[in-house]
Amino acid sequence: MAALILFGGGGDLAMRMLLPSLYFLDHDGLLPQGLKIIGAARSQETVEDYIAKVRQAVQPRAEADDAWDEASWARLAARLDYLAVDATDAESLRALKARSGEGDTVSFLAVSPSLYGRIVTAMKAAGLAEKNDRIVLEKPVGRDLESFLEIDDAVAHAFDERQVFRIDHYLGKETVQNLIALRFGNAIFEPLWNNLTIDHVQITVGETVGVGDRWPYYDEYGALRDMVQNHMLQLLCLVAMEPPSDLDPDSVRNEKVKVLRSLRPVTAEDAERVTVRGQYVEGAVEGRTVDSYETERGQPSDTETFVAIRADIDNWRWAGVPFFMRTGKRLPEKRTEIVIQFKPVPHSIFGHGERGAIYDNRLVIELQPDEDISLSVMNKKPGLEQRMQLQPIQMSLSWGQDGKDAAPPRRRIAYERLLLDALHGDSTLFVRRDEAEQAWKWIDEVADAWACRECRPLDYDAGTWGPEAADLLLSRTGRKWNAR
Ligand SMILES: NC(=O)C1=CN([C@@H]2O[C@H](COP(=O)(O)OP(=O)(O)OC[C@H]3O[C@@H](n4cnc5c(N)ncnc54)[C@H](OP(=O)(O)O)[C@@H]3O)[C@@H](O)[C@H]2O)C=CC1
Ligand SMILES: O=C1O[C@H](COP(=O)(O)O)[C@@H](O)[C@H](O)[C@H]1O
Repeated sequence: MAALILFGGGGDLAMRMLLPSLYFLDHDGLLPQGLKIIGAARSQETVEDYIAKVRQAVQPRAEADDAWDEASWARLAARLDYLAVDATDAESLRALKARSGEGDTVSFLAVSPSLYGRIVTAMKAAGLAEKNDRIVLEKPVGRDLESFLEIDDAVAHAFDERQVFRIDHYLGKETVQNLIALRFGNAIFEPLWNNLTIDHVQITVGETVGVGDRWPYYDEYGALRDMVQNHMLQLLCLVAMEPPSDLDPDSVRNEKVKVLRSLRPVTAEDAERVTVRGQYVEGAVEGRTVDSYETERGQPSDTETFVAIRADIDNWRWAGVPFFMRTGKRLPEKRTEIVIQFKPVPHSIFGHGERGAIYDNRLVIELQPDEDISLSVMNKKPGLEQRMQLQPIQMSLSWGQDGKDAAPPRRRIAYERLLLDALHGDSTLFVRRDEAEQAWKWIDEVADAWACRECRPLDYDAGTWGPEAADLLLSRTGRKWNAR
């Protein structure tokens, strides 16, 4: 690969995520030799100014990880270039093509998706969509199935599917990949991974941040399209998919598509029973008073900042096992986790547990704030009590927890993995067209059901776990959200 072109190379995503990731990769000697990195945006600035701006963004990030090194920076700086272009204009892109030199390119579109269609058309005309070139697309691609297809058709006109890398940065997270390792690298879990042993699954992506300045984008999308359509459904797929025959991109993605196809549609009749929409009003998060969403937005809005939803997967493995998902802004904690709740023992010889339930096991895959996989198992409480008492203990299954390797490796930015894979042409951790299509189809059904029932978001105080209805979603079925 000769050049990586960052369209929108001066924007927030590029400066906060992409360029620091490229620094770390170069620092670790992982970038291809001779690879040029070209920032491309409309602003007129010199290459020197651009490099100075990149340094300002990268250095504090690297220092925070104790990984700043002048030699690594010099190596990255030597690769950097900048060209002012209007990416929707073919003439402008011809100059960029010339600047990228001989050889194949990877173009990362870190610009508004509303420009994708025009940009790919211009790229094709400018010779940046030749058979060995690749394109990386940031989410959100579209706002519903129709707009997704419109944009994606334009992409398909310029690039073959094998050249297209649709990013879902959750797939670049270490623990998400570890989930694949856990499920398919160990024989012990597979016999348990079904409706005979698993009671239900919970997926929580809680954020303390509010929407803030992002409201022009967010108000149009809401939590359903911003988080559930992509990150949460991807996590669900990785938990629910059948074992792929190998780690080939298509083997993995074929299995994920089957899960998406098996999702039971949410109908208007079901909407109130299986979904909850919420919007934060003022409250306190991490000890600080914060405004309501509508105050940030500056006017009333029907956009949800919280979603809880029960998904049912209609196939043999998962029949009768609900997958509960919840995500929201201004929740009490930044917490991302997948909880696999196993069924209780069929009969307890120890009486009943402290929670009033018969003893059960739980596998918690924590992505944020810490990365960990832990299994709770019942254990005898030490002591000489007449009647044996049990207590749950957590067995951590993560690296660095076996006592031999005390310091875990640096926690990488998810984009490091994904940029590297795009440079190597490995699309396993990227979303295929039919996956995105199926995900949009299901999301559209939810959105239509809400529209049909005129489901307005319920208020929740900032700093709480969403509207009470989100707890009811589980408690109605005798379950509750995992608390720590
Ligand atoms: N920021 C984030 O954390 C995340 C962002 N994303 C997605 O990434 C994409 C970019 O987001 P973000 O970085 O926040 O956006 P910004 O608005 O910060 O950056 C957009 C960039 O695009 C450039 N640009 C705009 N129009 C053109 C054009 N016609 N030709 C060339 N360059 C152009 C702008 O520079 P100039 O004005 O100089 O042209 C700017 O560098 C969006 O799709 C967003 O949804 C996804 C996940 C997270
Ligand atoms: O894609 C997005 O993800 C972030 C959350 O990402 P995380 O890696 O910090 O969990 C979310 O804040 C944003 O709204 C959404 O667009």
